[in-house]
Amino acid sequence: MITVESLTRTYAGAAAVDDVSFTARPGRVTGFLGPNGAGKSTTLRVVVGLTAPTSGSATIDGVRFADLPNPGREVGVLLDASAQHAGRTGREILAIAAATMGLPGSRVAEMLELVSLTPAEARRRVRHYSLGMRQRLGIAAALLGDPRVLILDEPANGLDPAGIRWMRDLLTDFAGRGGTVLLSSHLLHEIEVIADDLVVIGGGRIVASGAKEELLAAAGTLARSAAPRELAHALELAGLPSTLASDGSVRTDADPAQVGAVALAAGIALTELRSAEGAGLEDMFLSLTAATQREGVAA
Ligand SMILES: Nc1ncnc2c1ncn2[C@@H]1O[C@H](COP(=O)(O)OP(=O)(O)OP(=O)(O)O)[C@@H](O)[C@H]1O
Repeated sequence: MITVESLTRTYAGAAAVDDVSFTARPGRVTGFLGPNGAGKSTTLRVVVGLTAPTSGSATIDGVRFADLPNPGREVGVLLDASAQHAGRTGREILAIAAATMGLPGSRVAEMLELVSLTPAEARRRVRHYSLGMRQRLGIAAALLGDPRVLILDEPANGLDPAGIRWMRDLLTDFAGRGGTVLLSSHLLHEIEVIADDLVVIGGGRIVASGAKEELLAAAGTLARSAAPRELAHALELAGLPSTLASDGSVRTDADPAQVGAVALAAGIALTELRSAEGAGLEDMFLSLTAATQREGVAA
């Protein structure tokens, strides 16, 4: 289990991560989402000991990453696939990591096969790898020590469609065998398909966390009208706060019957009125992070 408790990290007085707490549990895939600059990478870097927290803590089964005796055997990490030594071959990178962890050399070939890097590709220097090949090599390195926890920043980055599906199956299988997976991604469809739990961060703070099903079910009501601003205003006057998305939809925690009654009383014709359940992760993500979106997609 990964436990992040009251984690704060500031840079020059500004909080990149602000009092963040969540857990990623064994047997579950936890998706970590947020807009650009929300604090995902900073959080993951603190979890794996690359960045020191300003306050708070991050532990893996109660132990700080830096205090794990043989971290690669316990936690597989892929934060930046381009951080590998560009002058080494893929096979060398894995062989060095295997030796450091005290693993037999045979493990290298097993991992290369698992991530579908051919022997010829494994002999090439990493500087000549495509992004997707680097990503596959990074996943091989993360899995090398047969860890029980995986921490991945944008693992699907650069993978082709078949590669994305392969990654999805691999992570689902890993969690199915009792492993803990924490992954960040901007690919909401991927997260929607793969994650059991979600942690959503915006502006350095957690804006939602919990089981995916529950979060998506609690998404409230979605209404559309030719006059969305008037609808949002009428809802506000009725004491029902709402958010207005750039696609013209109005979302509120109130139930559909209340929204319909307000619209009727205000003389506003609705073109759509339904429970937002099933509206999907993208809608939920955009409305939860509206205040911290650069594009102001939801005002
Ligand atoms: N080393 C650093 N020095 C100064 N500021 C930093 C540093 N690292 C991160 N930040 C700032 O912290 C904030 C959070 O950045 P972070 O990389 O954690 O976001 P992110 O959610 O991973 O974003 P993205 O989706 O764009 O990858 C940003 O405002 C960023 O500029």
